Amino acid sequence: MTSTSTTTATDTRAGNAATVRRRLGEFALVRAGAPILLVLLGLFVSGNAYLVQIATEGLIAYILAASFNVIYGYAGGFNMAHVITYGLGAFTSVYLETHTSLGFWASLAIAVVGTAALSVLVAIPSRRLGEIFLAIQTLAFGLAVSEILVNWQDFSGGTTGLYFIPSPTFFGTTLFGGEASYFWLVAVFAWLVFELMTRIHRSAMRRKFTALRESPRILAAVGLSASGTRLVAFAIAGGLAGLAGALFAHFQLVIDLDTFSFGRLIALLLAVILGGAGYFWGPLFGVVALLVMDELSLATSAAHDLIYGLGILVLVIGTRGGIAGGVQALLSLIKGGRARRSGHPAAAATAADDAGPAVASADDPTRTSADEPVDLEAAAEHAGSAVELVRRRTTSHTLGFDAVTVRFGGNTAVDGASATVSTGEVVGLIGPNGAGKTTLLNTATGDTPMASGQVRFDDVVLGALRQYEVVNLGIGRTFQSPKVIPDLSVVENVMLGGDGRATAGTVRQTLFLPRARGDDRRSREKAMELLSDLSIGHLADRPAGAQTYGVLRMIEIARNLMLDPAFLLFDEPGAGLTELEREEVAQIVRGLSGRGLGVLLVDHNLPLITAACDRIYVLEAGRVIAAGPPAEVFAQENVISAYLGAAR
Ligand SMILES: Nc1ncnc2c1ncn2[C@@H]1O[C@H](COP(=O)(O)OP(=O)(O)OP(=O)(O)O)[C@@H](O)[C@H]1O
Repeated sequence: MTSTSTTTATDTRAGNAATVRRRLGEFALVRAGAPILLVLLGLFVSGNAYLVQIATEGLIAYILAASFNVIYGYAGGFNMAHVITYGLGAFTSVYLETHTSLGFWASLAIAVVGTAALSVLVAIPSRRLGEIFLAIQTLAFGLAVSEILVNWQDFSGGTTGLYFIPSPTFFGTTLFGGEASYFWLVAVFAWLVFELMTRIHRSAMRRKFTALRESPRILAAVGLSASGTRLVAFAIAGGLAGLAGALFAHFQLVIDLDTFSFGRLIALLLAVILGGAGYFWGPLFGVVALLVMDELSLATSAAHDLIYGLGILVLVIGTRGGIAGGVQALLSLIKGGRARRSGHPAAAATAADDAGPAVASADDPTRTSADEPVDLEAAAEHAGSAVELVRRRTTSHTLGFDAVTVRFGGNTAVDGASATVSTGEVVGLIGPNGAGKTTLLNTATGDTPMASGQVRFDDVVLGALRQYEVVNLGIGRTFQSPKVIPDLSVVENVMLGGDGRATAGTVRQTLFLPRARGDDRRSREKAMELLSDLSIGHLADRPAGAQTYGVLRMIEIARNLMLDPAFLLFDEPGAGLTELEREEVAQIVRGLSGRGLGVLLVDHNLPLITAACDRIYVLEAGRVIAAGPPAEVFAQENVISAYLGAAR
């Protein structure tokens, strides 16, 4: 009795807290507290010129580190020219102010827009290349711009730099760099940047940036352009770096090229990595840590490098994910301890999740790290209802593979294979290992180029389209090994499927304006419904990287259902699943064809194929050797000898 009432009271408290959190929104307290803390900081330092100096410098460094965290921490792009972009912001704002009639504010705005645009231009040539090419290309750009700046005396002051930088005025008050008045100006911008970061963190942008960093292939698979997403990250990061540069120039009052050297890039990288790359709090923690270390090493100048080096070593080795990662792990430990003491299972599970990805139990595939079983029987029963959230297709379409040939060097993986899938039917694709099934499927989604032949969606030839355009035409797919973003939660992974259908544009999403918030709310609701129907709703807020194979498959399926596709191509959805989970997949597949979708199902599991498919194609050595209803095909001699003999 006592334990029941304790649990009920805890439940009620947890429920109330969750309701308050939902009403206030994520980061609500932090967002409200940030300006108050900045004002308190300003009041605290304003009597002391040295502290004003350090605080102003720290806030500018925060803006710069936050900008680098967007491109490197969130989006995973290593922009070697980031510090040069920072320098360009500084030189551009001063140049415009001193060589034109534009004042500080207009020059600042142009510097921000200009550095954002330039960053996009730098990223365009490498937008489809890997990270290493991006780093090399941005390094080359950085070196070239440095060379131009050295020679463009008028703009940069050459090797001697720029002096007599005018101070901005605000309603008649001069904001002199290094004085308290200038601190307040920088504090306002730092607050705005902090607010922007809270918005990016809550919006679809963070999901997209994380997907870009972890698996650009998933972005394409949900109808989003990886290269477009990378350009957005460059634009935001470049504009903020330009802002930091312009503020720095008017703070320092003297700037030269050395200030924006590659050495500075290393300090920037250190700040972000120390703080925790990709973590919301990372840039702030990193800047504070570096400032503290600088102060300590100044106090004992003889041991400057030693203290600096040791501090960095301890932080990088000691805490995974930098300081922010360490703090998060510590908080989870404390929360976990409290939850265990209170004996409340839900709280304990949440705390376990916060600790980061855990390993799924190998002994029992139905158990997650939080040790909460997935009710597979219920899942199999309810799976069919998940597809009811998918838009019913009333128009008919055909997906046609016409004499498709794919070669990998001298190996012909697919050899003139033709097949069709119409909406409303489930078509199986079977064959022995290496027969070319996955390769044929990949030709439809643009994952593998063809030597000859074509794939059509009605009359539209898919080879002419980009991968994400194929998805937007109405073709979804799953992968042979399920692809999810481990750093995002289960529900966020599913929501990615809806992000390609967002009504809010890039600016609205970045600023998380009402339309973007509406998209997000609808997307979350649908994702939650799908997860509940698939009986994994209780895992929604857990990290996807900690889930079992069966759950990963369901996440992938739910993400595809968010797309409302006309065709869904499943690549071995039954692999690694239990019998009940396969039953669930079969229900989903049949349910989808009932909603008017066309399904192409690649699998080795013959009971699944027989239960789910209207027609099948058999591939052997890249060629179609049989086609028709399963019962007829399985009776054919050539199929028995080519495939079934091997499978039995
Ligand atoms: N990226 C690649 N590079 C080189 N060869 C490849 C590549 N992908 C597939 N192949 C080869 O193409 C052939 C067909 O492979 P594919 O994966 O399409 O067969 P599959 O029928 O799907 O096999 P499985 O059932 O084992 O998944 C195999 O010989 C394979 O080694």
